[in-house]
Amino acid sequence: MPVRIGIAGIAGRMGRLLAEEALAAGAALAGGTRREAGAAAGLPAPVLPDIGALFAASDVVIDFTHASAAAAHVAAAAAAGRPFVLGTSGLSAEQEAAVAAAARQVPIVYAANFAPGVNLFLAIAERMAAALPPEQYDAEIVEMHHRQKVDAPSGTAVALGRAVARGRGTTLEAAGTESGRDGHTGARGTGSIGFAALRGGQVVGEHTLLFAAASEHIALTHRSFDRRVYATGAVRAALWLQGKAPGLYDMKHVLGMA
Ligand SMILES: NC(=O)C1=CN([C@@H]2O[C@H](COP(=O)(O)OP(=O)(O)OC[C@H]3O[C@@H](n4cnc5c(N)ncnc54)[C@H](OP(=O)(O)O)[C@@H]3O)[C@@H](O)[C@H]2O)C=CC1
Ligand SMILES: O=C(O)C1=N[C@H](C(=O)O)C[C@H](O)C1
Repeated sequence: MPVRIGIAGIAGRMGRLLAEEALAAGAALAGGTRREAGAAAGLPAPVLPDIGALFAASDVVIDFTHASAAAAHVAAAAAAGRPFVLGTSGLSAEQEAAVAAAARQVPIVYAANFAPGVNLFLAIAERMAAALPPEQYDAEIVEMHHRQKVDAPSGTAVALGRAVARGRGTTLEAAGTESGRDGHTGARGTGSIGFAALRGGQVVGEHTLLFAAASEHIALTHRSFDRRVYATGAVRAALWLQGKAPGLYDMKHVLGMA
């Protein structure tokens, strides 16, 4: 029996690609959700009435929708006892706490970015940060995305910031962040992590991590040219979750990089 994959937000940019990639991976499409149920024109699977109905029809659900839906979606996963893949970005601390709580009952992969290259980038970022003293090397993260993106900084930029903080033996909250600089900002804080977000055109996703010291700069950049790379990774995560124990997993677990 093929694994039945349900897709929350099936009509979205990612939702449509997830449906294609699920079928390409040999899975069955259980259905999808939209904010207004029923409008299924041109979609490869039925639009079910709500997230509960989607979980009831699915072995695993993949969600690339909106942060405001995350808490209800993870609660539905826990209520149904089904695994869940969450790719949505822009979650608040409270919404992330809801994800962690649900992961005590069901297995969840929650990843800021499902591209293999980005997950290698995150591992390298942590090592770079551990090697470069924060008193000398200022960490700045610059990202650019398409004009439709609704959250900033991107989930991947935040994950890079967290990786830098981990490498420095601290947390993003404790290190401090600087974003959206404008006007009389004062001098840059030592050890804080800077974020800058650019929006325009149809850029799929670009992230640069820069360490800037007085006498040298070192930067690492990742560019995605096709958002299908995220869909392939998310479907891989959904299949990987079959039979897993409850817990909060990341793409590094799926890729064997943990
Ligand atoms: N982790 C990763 O690797 C990646 C993450 N993302 C993230 O995935 C998310 C979606 O991106 P993208 O596909 O480009 O966005 P889209 O806006 O194209 O699609 C999102 C879909 O979710 C549905 N939706 C919107 N708001 C809600 C809501 N409040 N409740 C339920 N469903 C909702 C909409 O469905 P409808 O209009 O039919 O109601 C919409 O089609 C973003 O957070 C983005 O950052 C994107 C790419 C990669
Ligand atoms: O909204 C997007 O498009 C993307 N969102 C994710 C993020 O916020 O990091 C991943 C990728 O950059 C594309």
